[in-house]
Amino acid sequence: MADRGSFTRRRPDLEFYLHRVFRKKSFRPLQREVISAVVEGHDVFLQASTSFGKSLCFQLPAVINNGLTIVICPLLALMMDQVNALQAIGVAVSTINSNTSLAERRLILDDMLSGHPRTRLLYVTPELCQTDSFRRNLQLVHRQGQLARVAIDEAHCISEWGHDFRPAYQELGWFRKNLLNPAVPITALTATATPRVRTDIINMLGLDPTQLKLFNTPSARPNIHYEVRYLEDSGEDEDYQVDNLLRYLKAIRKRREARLGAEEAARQPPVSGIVYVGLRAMAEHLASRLSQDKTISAVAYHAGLASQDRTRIQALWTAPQAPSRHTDGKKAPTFSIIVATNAFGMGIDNSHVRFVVHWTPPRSFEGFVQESGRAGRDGRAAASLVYYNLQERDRIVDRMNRDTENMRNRGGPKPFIASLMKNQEARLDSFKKVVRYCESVTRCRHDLIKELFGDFELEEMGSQQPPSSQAPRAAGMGIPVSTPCDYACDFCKEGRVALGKRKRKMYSCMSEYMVDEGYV
Ligand SMILES: Nc1ncnc2c1ncn2[C@@H]1O[C@H](COP(=O)(O)OP(=O)(O)OP(=O)(O)O)[C@@H](O)[C@H]1O
Repeated sequence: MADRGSFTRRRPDLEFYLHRVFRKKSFRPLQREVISAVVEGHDVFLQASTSFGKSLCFQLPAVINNGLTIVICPLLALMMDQVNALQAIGVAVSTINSNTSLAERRLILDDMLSGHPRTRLLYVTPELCQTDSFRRNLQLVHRQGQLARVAIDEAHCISEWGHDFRPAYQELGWFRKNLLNPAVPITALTATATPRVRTDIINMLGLDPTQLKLFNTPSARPNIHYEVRYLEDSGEDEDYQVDNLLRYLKAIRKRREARLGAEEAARQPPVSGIVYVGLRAMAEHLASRLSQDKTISAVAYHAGLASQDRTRIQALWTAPQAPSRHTDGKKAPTFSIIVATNAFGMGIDNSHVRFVVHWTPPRSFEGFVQESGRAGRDGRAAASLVYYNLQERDRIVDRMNRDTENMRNRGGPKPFIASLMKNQEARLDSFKKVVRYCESVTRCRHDLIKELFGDFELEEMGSQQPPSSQAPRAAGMGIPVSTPCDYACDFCKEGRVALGKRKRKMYSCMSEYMVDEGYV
């Protein structure tokens, strides 16, 4: 696989392209190794934490090598973000998706089949890759020696055990079976694959595990402080939870003032955060409740909004940070918050998000890691907070069991129902991990996230990691002896006893705090 003739003749100066084309100062740890393997023409599997910079690992090789790189992407918004960013730096990039006009499509295909395509990256949907006409075109480009590689973004979508299963991804095995002599190298990328999902990705794409170059970074993000807050089963109402969140924000504001001084802190742009809720109506309701506080500007985001409203909200929120004062001289709020359903997640790349709150337990563990991973994408300290109670846990499990029952009773072809059931089982499995994560008071949460994603297994499979990410191990036992999260989770900060106590007696503990803080 590694000898790709015209694609690999010279050893390129990766830094040159990084600076000149992508305008970045240096590679992040492991990026250079992954990019070298891709440029050399290997099949590559990269499981790297949210915000690692996975896209660069196929974009930079696409700019270096001759020929076309096909990028498969599951979401239009994600695709457009990357296409716009590449166009802005002058990279020849195109996309064929549901919004592409016939005329544009014709131009793109003409270039693609010209024998020397100008386009370096072509972003497409997995559904397009299922069509005979697109497959014929790809075979032609390959015969012309112009198909450099296929990059499969969000590769976990291939597996029924994955949280974002997309049936069309399962057909992507076509590439390895049909683009041969030489085989076109494949790069598969994801932030959230469990061991089962990883096995599916490798098998379904037809990758040879003995030849494949594996890379991973720890699934938990070292710059995120992970915390769970336990709510009393029945006694605590929404007022209590809103008060609790306001106190959390107040603590953030105080820390900022202590660090910068009150005057400088007041000049800073608002602190950005996301609060994830389960339902659209709740997003609207909570956004309006939070906005009643004069320090907060909150806006709802969910799939029920018109698409132009969603685009506008996202653009406003991700724009370079607003000044701390409005033009009329009035002080801008301290916090700018999006209250969102899970319609706001994968691929959202606002580097300034400082906190992500889950108002109720997340529905899937992979979803939780994706969503909390919207925080701290600039590498600076950020926080993830989950509100958890047993009532809500049981409600979610009940709903999932009901869904499973409905699916079982639903008519349709047997393989289709079997596939639905498998995916439903995967959902339950994933939620069980959320429960384990939230209910654990005896483990570092970073360590737990790594364990639940099977990071240690990846290491055993020979996956290359950034040097600093290997945990110290007990001699000869292969068991990690510590996870130095540097007090970046509630367990490591508070300790087993205090955390356990908080889990059992949160209501009374909080009442004391509330007295201290002058809330009651
Ligand atoms: N070497 C680098 N130096 C500085 N910024 C970088 C570097 N590599 C990538 N980035 C930036 O990091 C941000 C995140 O990159 P990207 O969107 O590729 O992340 P990702 O790994 O796909 O994350 P997610 O899975 O959460 O979407 C982008 O804004 C990108 O421009």
